[in-house]
Amino acid sequence: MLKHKRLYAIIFTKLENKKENMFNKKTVKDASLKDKVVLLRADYNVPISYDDNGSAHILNDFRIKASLPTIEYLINQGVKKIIIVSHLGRPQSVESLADIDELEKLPNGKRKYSLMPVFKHLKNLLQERDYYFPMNFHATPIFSRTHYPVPIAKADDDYKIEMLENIRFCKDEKRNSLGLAQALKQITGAGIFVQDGFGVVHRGHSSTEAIAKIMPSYAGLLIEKEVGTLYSMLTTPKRPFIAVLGGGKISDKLPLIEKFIALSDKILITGAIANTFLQYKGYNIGKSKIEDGQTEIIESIYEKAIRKVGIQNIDNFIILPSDIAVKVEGTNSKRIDKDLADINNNDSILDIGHKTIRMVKNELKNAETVIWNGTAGVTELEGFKAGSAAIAESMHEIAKNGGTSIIGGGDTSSFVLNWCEDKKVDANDFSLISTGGGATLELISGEILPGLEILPSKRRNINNRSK
Ligand SMILES: Nc1ncnc2c1ncn2[C@@H]1O[C@H](COP(=O)(O)OP(=O)(O)O)[C@@H](O)[C@H]1O
Ligand SMILES: O=C(OP(=O)(O)O)[C@H](O)COP(=O)(O)O
Repeated sequence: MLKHKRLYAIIFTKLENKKENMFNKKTVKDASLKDKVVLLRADYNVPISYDDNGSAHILNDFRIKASLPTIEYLINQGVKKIIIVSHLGRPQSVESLADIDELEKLPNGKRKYSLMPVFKHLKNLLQERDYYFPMNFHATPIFSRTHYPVPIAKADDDYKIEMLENIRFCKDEKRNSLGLAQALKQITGAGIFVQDGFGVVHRGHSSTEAIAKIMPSYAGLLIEKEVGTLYSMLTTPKRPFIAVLGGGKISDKLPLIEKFIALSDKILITGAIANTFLQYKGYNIGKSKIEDGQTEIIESIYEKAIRKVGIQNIDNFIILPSDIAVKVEGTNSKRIDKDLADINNNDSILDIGHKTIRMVKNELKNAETVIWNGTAGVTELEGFKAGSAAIAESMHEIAKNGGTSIIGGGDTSSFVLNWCEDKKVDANDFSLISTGGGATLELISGEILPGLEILPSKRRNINNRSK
């Protein structure tokens, strides 16, 4: 009897833990929306390129499309107006409206990292879906202490959707300033805040955290879907579980590698992150992208990893490229594969090399669960896509064979979606292509995501709990 009781207690605790992990935030489905003005945080940080005259080209609209279900839901529930706030890239920022001319300009005189091209694209996408209501873009960025005599909600009554200019033009955004949050509330005149930018909930910024402190707040449908799916897939991942990490946000992602030591069975390091490891190991990495001041965190990663797998297995646990592909300065982005020892001072490492690609494919063949964030190379250049294409191919194979393959991040997901189109592969074959890179990694590694944490939870049914 005692044995049964103990077993029951263990099962109960496991179920309770699982329940804790499930998505429990209030969502738009819990809100009364009719005639409300909604401030919607989206993550429209899409890959974008500018041509010589400054015209912007959206390279992939995955994140814009991912926000449509929530927008459509809000419209169908009869909201009065949706005012969208987002960031784009990591632009220069200024303190106030008075300094606005200091922001970087393009050759055509337009502001670099303006959300205007995203607004036009969103308008087209909505019109393709037969939403022809008036829409407006607010070209003047919002700053703290700016006072609008009449809030947007009242001034432009005809518009159903309005988009604000890049919120990161204001220095206060990243400071998580309550002043900017209050300006957002006052200027827009919104009554409800909806957080639907999954890719940005790991940031504690004014438009992700402070704003939810001062307004009734709800999660959007994208957040509900992505967080719910990640929890259900990764509470008990099938093993071997391999994390493939790359990309360019070196200082952001290095601390996450540390978190993945306990979780995963192997960690494959690619992209510009690998450059930092190779330099730490004493290789000449020429003119490759790195970030200084990362030695301490790399040392800590190795210390922890050695504690887990032992010094003799370390290079088979944290796996670095054994060769790379470089662009030589002065050449027209031509790819040259090289061994690590042959890298010259004028070389820039822009992809993993062919030997490494074979090794990565081999490692992934045995995996049951793979999570990938950060491209293996500069996929914006044709000659340096091979490493990322090989990872996409291997992960597709894993998913087709019943394993779990999760891809996250604006650039990585966009690359994989473009790859799917080229190869005529169904993107739905992958277990999840997430809009969040850093957000996905932080969620999986158990970090607190400020933009998610701040959202109110649904009330627990106490009666059910005590049963
Ligand atoms: N070896 C490299 N050197 C410089 N940049 C790189 C390298 N490898 C990848 N990148 C860059 O990393 C970016 C993608 O990384 P990141 O932004 O971290 O991914 P995600 O947006 O998917 O989270 C791309 O712009 C790519 O050009
Ligand atoms: O692209 C994003 O994150 P990701 O590159 O980790 O997917 C988000 O828009 C967050 O952008 P940030 O990393 O500049 O805060």
